[in-house]
Amino acid sequence: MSTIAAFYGGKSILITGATGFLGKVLMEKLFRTSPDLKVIYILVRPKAGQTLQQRVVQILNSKLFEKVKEVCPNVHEKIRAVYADLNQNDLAISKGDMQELLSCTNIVFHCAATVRFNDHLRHAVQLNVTATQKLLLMASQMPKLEAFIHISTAFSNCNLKHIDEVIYPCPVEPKKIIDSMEWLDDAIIDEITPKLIGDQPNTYTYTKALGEMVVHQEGGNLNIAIVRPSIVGATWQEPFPGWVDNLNGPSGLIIATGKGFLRALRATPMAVADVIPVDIVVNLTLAVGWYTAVQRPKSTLIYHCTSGNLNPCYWGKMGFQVLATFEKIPFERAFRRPNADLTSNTFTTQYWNAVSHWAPAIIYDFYLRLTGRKPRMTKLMNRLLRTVSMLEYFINRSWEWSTCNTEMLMSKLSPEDQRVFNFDVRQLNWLEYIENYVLGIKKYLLKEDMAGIPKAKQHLKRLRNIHYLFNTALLLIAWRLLMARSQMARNVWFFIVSFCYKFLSYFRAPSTLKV
Ligand SMILES: CCCCCCCCCCCCCCCCCCCCCCCC(=O)SCCNC(=O)CCNC(=O)[C@H](O)C(C)(C)COP(=O)(O)OP(=O)(O)OC[C@H]1O[C@@H](n2cnc3c(N)ncnc32)[C@H](O)[C@@H]1OP(=O)(O)O
Ligand SMILES: NC(=O)C1=CN([C@@H]2O[C@H](COP(=O)(O)OP(=O)(O)OC[C@H]3O[C@@H](n4cnc5c(N)ncnc54)[C@H](OP(=O)(O)O)[C@@H]3O)[C@@H](O)[C@H]2O)C=CC1
Repeated sequence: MSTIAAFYGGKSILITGATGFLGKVLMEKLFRTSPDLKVIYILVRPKAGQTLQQRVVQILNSKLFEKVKEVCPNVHEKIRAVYADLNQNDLAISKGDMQELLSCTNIVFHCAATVRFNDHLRHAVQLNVTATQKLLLMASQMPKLEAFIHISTAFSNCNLKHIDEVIYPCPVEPKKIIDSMEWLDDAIIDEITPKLIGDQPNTYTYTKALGEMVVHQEGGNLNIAIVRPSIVGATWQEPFPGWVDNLNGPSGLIIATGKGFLRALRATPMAVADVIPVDIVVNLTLAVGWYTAVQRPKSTLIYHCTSGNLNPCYWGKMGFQVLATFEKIPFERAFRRPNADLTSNTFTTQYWNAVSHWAPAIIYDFYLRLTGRKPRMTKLMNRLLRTVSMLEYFINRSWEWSTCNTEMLMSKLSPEDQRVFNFDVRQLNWLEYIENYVLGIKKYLLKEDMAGIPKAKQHLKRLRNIHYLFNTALLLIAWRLLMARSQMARNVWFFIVSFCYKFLSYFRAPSTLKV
């Protein structure tokens, strides 16, 4: 029997961000391995016209939860959705709900965050810093609390090259930032944002660093740990390989490449692609929850959940494998054949942008106009390239994360726990993982049927023929124009033709002799 699974039995667990990518996998694993847990409270807001209950039902009815329903048939009775909005000052939790949460919770997993790089600083501070502060305050009033696990990101200090499992000081105190967000107006915040974030690339990493500092300063006597994952990708093994349900991290760009929109990327092929499967993050998080509650370390331990130092993969290798997978498992209705160049040179990137992105988009929009339809490709390309520019920072650098605490924790696990809560990234085979990732994107994100693969391959063949035809036509036009305008081009052409003629006559002579 797994010690960690047994630990969560009978527990009341509070999860924020349970409707997000990581939160869903965390909940799934908890129910699957500890079906006898008492209750999982999830803080949820209504969204996209769905009530809390409808959101829960949608999650439980998804493929991700199929195994859970077998091992824990009464799972719906064990999830208690609590209305909350972490953007509100009081988190918008009702008094009755608050009372129950305070008196019953044993473990808190704080996953909620805004992960958008371009979020307004006020909003990012509200969610990633102030809400964390409020949750810590709540946690300090929970008499039965055993551990508070805060999910941060390995990139919260990405302005450094080597990052240890420690909290680094922030140039401006989080409390001052929180206060100033309350009275500064949006225009002023916009103006000071670049100065505040300094050498951080965006408001996301900046506010996640502030969030960690808040945990450090206001955690008080709580039993706290911080987990810092790098780029969270599709599931590796559990509950099944390749599950993913959003465009974050590499997923969006893999789609854009597979659909033939993205044909070049400013990326450093030899930079480490520090992707980490979501099930590894979840296994480590649950092990950390157990260890923090049972061992009660004297200080707040930080755990890096990264792949680079133990089993590195590089963006070049990843890109190559993604493209190889498209040969076997193409996406449907591609705009162009998937084929992408990774280049770290800005000039080359601009050239490829003009030739591979803008030119086809403009030509296609011209064709749409001619056929009486609304042009849309240049607009789409504009958005895609803006998105790519926001991600470029992370695909042109490498970081070194020390993983001493994570390795220490692995050594504390029994062989059974190491199997059930496996977070040993050294066992991951990247080629297999990437193939399953692409397949997962096709099945679970794009919801494409595998039966459509022959048709998709046929479509790609057609696109290849159009491509060859187009290039030949372009070459002929260029040749014709050149011949008409330049004596030099004509001389070169006559030289080539007479050379070929002589070459052929030379070969014809001996064959005539034989006869
Ligand atoms: C041999 C060589 C071959 C080469 C082959 C190449 C193959 C390519 C495969 C390799 C891919 C490599 C990709 C690397 C990507 C690396 C990402 C690094 C991430 C670092 C993580 C830091 C750690 C974290 O903690 S971050 C948590 C995760 N957060 C994110 O990933 C970002 C979240 N998204 C955002 O911040 C925003 O959405 C943003 C800034 C991307 C765009 O914002 P904007 O306001 O402009 O628009 P939106 O309305 O949000 O979206 C517009 C449009 O874009 C779609 N979209 C959103 N996110 C992504 C995405 N990540 N990739 C692609 N597309 C995205 C979104 O759905 C919208 O589409 P619509 O159609 O308009 O709805
Ligand atoms: N994805 C990644 O690559 C990485 C993620 N992380 C960290 O992991 C954690 C989870 O990320 P991930 O699951 O990918 O992110 P998602 O964007 O998928 O999920 C975010 C979650 O936060 C919730 N949330 C956002 N705003 C509010 C609000 N105002 N009130 C209540 N809940 C809210 C969302 O709820 P709703 O569904 O209602 O929007 C959702 O459940 C974050 O802390 C992130 O920083 C760290 C490294 C990498």
